[in-house]
Amino acid sequence: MAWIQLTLITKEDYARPLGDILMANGAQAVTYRDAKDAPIFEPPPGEIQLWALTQVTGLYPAETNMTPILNNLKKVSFLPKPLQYKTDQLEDKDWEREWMDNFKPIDFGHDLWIVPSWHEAPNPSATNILLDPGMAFGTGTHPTTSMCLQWIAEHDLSGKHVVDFGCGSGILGIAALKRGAVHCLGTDIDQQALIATRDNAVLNGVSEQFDVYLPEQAPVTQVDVVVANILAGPLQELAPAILSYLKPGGYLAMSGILARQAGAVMAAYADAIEFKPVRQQDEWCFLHGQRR
Ligand SMILES: C[S@@+](CC[C@H](N)C(=O)[O-])C[C@H]1O[C@@H](n2cnc3c(N)ncnc32)[C@H](O)[C@@H]1O
Repeated sequence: MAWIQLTLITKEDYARPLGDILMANGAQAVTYRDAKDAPIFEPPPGEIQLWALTQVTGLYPAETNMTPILNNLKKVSFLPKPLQYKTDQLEDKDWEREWMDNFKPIDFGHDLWIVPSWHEAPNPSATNILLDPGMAFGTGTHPTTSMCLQWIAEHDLSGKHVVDFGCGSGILGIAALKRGAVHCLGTDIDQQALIATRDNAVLNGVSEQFDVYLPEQAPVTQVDVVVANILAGPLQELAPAILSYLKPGGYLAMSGILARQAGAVMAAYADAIEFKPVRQQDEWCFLHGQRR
């Protein structure tokens, strides 16, 4: 399968916001690289001396119509006018290599690590989640996944039943199981994600406790913890479905929400959930609370 790689250069401080914009515009993954290492084009004269520049690359499925995405980027105030960018067709193998080079072990605190399956664990005695996400979303590098993992790392999930709503690579459900949960039900609209979740559950020795379904095929059940890292719009629309999984007294953890969207998402759950203080990383919010 071929991909389109869209590369832009921006000042270091704007690299993360630009990466988030690419993700919000359909990128399947974003990578960052010091622009000095591999310049895609000459930076504006003088800029290189004044600012550290970062090369930000988004990966899009080959069939993506890039015109509306580029039109959106032209409106981004911190990008140069006219917009400077480069697109490349990328074969699957090139992408895998690039992605593997950029994905390193990550520490989420409380001895919880995400370790790429081809990498040695830096701390063998920690809870190490081996990950080989293939093309499904969720490596832990994105702030939305990272905040969910930090929350899981902080909680004792012994004996808990969990729903991982929008499981992607299965990273959150696997983390919950490795931290003591007894069962996880994963659901995703993307078949590729269900395959990746199953494969990663096997890799981590939790496949017996992790069942995955398309949303319409998922069993009706109520659990102790629901984690849902999808975007603000679906989180609002899916509030009745997400809440239907949560027992009274159960915990809800949600991410994928831009700071300015947090109020609207909380409002959709306000009748059922007693929210704790909102957490934020970069532009992204994490909402968590307990069902009344
Ligand atoms: C941002 S990714 C999160 C993946 C992973 N849970 C993580 O935290 O990294 C969102 C996932 O939700 C899935 N998704 C989007 N809408 C959904 C829906 N209505 N029901 C179930 N899954 C959905 C997407 O296919 C994608 O895999």
